[in-house]
Amino acid sequence: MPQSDPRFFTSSSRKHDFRGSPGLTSQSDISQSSNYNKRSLSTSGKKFPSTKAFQNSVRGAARTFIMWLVPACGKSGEEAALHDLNIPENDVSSTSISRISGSRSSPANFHYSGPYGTKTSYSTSDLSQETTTFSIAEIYKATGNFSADNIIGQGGTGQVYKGKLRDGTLIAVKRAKRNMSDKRLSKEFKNEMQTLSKVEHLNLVRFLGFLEQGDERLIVVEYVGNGTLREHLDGSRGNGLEIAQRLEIAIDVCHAITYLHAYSDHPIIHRDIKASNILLTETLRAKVADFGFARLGPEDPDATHISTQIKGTAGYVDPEYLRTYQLTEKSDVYSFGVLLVELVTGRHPIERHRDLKDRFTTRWALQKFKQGDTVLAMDPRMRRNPAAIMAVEKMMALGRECLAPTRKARPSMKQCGEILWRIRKDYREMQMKASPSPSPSATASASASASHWATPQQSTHPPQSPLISSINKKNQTINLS
Ligand SMILES: Nc1ncnc2c1ncn2[C@@H]1O[C@H](COP(=O)(O)OP(=O)(O)OP(=O)(O)O)[C@@H](O)[C@H]1O
Repeated sequence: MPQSDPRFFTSSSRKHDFRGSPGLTSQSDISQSSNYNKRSLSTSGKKFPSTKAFQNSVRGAARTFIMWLVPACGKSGEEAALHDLNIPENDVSSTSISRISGSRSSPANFHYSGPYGTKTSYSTSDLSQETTTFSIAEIYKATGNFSADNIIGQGGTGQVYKGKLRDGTLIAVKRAKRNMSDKRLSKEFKNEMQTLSKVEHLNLVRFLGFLEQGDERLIVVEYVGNGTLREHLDGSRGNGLEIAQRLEIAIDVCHAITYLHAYSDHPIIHRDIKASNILLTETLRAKVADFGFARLGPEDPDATHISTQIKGTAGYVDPEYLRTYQLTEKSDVYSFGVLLVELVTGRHPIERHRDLKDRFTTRWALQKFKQGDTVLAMDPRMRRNPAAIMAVEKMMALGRECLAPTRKARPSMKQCGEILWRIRKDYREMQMKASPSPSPSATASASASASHWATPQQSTHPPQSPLISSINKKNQTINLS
């Protein structure tokens, strides 16, 4: 957590305003893409409970003091099979919400959309899934009675604790500030519960359960133990990130946001994509966290935007959204552009201690890019070689596209993913040519990475996006005000 919270809010909320949009990508367009990692998108088409059902379930959970938690350990074979079968739906019982992933003891039947859209219902016992029911007492036990020693983070809405369940599974418990009188914070906390309950993706922090009882409100998610991306970029954690690792992280985050925009049941705009909200695993896999500001996109597929009060973090907020209060998925694309520049330069979006001309990192870095001096903007902690410099230049070029002042000129997240895959492919090819017999450690890391990305890599590589080829012809100015 940053020490001072640079997030800001405006009170100039406007009425929701949905208008016709040719800009939004249709679900069917996206699902036709053969390039995407089908495994990690296996929840597309899932039907989660409506907000009302969800709220009822929250109330129910409060009555019974029961949490339903998904086993937080790795996916079982059955669970993986469910994913592959696209079995996402789970009825909400009157007293709880339980995630589809593993519910041996769940009393509810659940439904799934089969590969061809067939709706079938199974009882959980048929599928022998595992769900464990936890009491609040167990969460107290897991966190050592919310001991100060177990605090791992301090967020705007409360503290985050590390916990260990009976079976050894590590969890992170976000505990809302008690007597949360601030309606905004309370809403943010509820919002996070609701959004997390609707999504499931390898690159999103995994929701395990929640509890609301009196003034005790808890969200339980998987523990992601290797700190935030920001900590790694700052050098306060890890051994420094090389370009290949930064590229993988960018791809992970891109996949997560693409899923939110296009593959979740209803488009979701995260609104707070930033390096301190990206958690890293021990193997440097990225998981997007913090859904406090997330917004459902418009119900109407023809709508262009939602008009809403501004939320986000200074330095990451889409200038068009700031100006017009109109929120679209492209606001996340803008923040992703800032993140790309952060990954390449290692700098914070706003470097308060620097001279004014260098203070706004995107402006400073894109100026270097425009002058053909991208290498001067490259994080000095990264190793320089032709492949790394090529990757940095292309990431910066993509960053510039994402940072276009108007949303129309920005790529979609899906296009960003295609470009990033291409950059990764080119990087690997250059690396291979430069050193055909890699060191054992490089081989290990390349094969770990290759196995992880087997699906997208083995699929047909997307054609080079026109974005990349047109990138140098453009001369956009970035409005950072
Ligand atoms: N699942 C997790 N695993 C490990 N650490 C976590 C996890 N979730 C959160 N943390 C830690 O807790 C910190 C605060 O979490 P988070 O940002 O979600 O809280 P928040 O109240 O939403 O904060 P913010 O004010 O930024 O919105 C994170 O920066 C991270 O260090």
